[in-house]
Amino acid sequence: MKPSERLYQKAETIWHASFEHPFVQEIGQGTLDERKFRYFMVQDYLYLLDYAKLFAFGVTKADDEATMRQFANLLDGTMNTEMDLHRQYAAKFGITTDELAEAEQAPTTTAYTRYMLHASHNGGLGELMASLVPCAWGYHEIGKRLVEKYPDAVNHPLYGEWVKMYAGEEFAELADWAVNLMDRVMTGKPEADMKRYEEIFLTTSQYELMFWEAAYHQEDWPRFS
Ligand SMILES: Cc1ncc(CO)c(N)n1
Repeated sequence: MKPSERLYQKAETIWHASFEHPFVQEIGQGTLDERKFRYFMVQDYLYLLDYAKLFAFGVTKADDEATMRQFANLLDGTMNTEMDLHRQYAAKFGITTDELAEAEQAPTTTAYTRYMLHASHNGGLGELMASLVPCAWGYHEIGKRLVEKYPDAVNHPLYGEWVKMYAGEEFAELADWAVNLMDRVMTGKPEADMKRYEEIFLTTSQYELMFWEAAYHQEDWPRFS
């Protein structure tokens, strides 16, 4: 069994819960409250800024040119293709560049990004891939499944572009790269290492689910003034 198959099996119930989450289902049905989506876009933009740093760690941790190149491609894909979608949505919602720059990470965004950065900064390439694959692979799975279940979702005036992005060819390629790289890095690693990767993969999968939940309820820090 490939490492990606083993990790997928472990996380399958969590991934299923993410797909079934009301935030995701309501995107598919086109009924999601716009305020929830707007919140999500801002938090996801902040999330992606940190996520992109994982790919930069990858460039420094890679020990061959082909892997360096792959990480550079993933970094470029995230900052210049995926985040363009967020910038376009921000413009659509009237969110200014200043507002984006000043936005503050909500509790789950902080917890998730600090966890990923810590696990990959302190680990090797295996830990790094275990941290980041549930994001890239998970979003592509969600996009693909949404299109299967709700073929009209791609035509929605507000959410259509989002669905097309994650179900689309370019993002599929990015997710494939990440999964193949993860398999290459993890294949042949001792069981003790695989157990550590499994724990990280499960944790970031759970944070993915929590990210939908946070957006659905527009989670915020306690405010006393
Ligand atoms: C929280 C989150 N996970 C994964 C992706 C896909 O890159 C994203 N944009 N946001």
